Amino acid sequence: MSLWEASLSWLRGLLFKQEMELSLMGLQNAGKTALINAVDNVGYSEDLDPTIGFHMREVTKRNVIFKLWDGSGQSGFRSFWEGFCRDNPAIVYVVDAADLDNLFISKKELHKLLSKTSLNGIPLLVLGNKMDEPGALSKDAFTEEMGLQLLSDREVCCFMISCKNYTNIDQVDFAVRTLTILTSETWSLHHDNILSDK
Ligand SMILES: Nc1nc2c(ncn2[C@@H]2O[C@H](COP(=O)(O)OP(=O)(O)OP(=O)(O)O)[C@@H](O)[C@H]2O)c(=O)[nH]1
Ligand SMILES: [Mg+2]
Repeated sequence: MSLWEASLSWLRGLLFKQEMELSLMGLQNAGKTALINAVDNVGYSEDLDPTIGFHMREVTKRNVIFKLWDGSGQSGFRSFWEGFCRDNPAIVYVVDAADLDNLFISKKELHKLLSKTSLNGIPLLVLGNKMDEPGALSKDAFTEEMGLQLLSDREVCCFMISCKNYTNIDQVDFAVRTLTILTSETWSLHHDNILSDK
């Protein structure tokens, strides 16, 4: 996208409500449902039921209506991840950064997902969750363990977050907006001007 197109898209973003569909992927227990709850300000819960299948949640943040697919991380559902990410402007991958036993599987599943040609070039946001836990990795160690430094074929952004303490949850919204400016032709405009929302 040229600089002119990027500026135009930024301006459009200021003036119009936009709709963005995103899918949250990652192993079971990573905190995907907890993240959607945090972004939606519904509060934190210790006992969330595992997600079975895929559920859509709509969350409006300023001028963007996010349609968030909350996917199951269980092994039987992982083959469906590609289909859910395919037409998204960004891939959001959530990892339990304190669960060192499952980090390798999470890395393997992420790299397997990214190897799909249908997902070529789609920007990636990796979120290391549960940084409130004493055993959680630092960002540097997490980046290394997840092999993120090996990814050179797309924009990659990584944050350490805690859905429990709401740490860096605002950064998620910001990162998604920044990453997707690069692919903003995939955004669909809603024709109600936000200036008239007041
Ligand atoms: N300590 C801590 N626990 C968290 C955090 N986020 C989520 N959890 C807990 O981790 C567990 C799993 O969270 P979920 O959001 O259900 O995980 P999920 O990724 O949606 O899992 P599936 O639906 O099975 O794929 C729950 O008990 C949450 O309370 C966090 O930031 N810190
Ligand atoms: Mg869930």
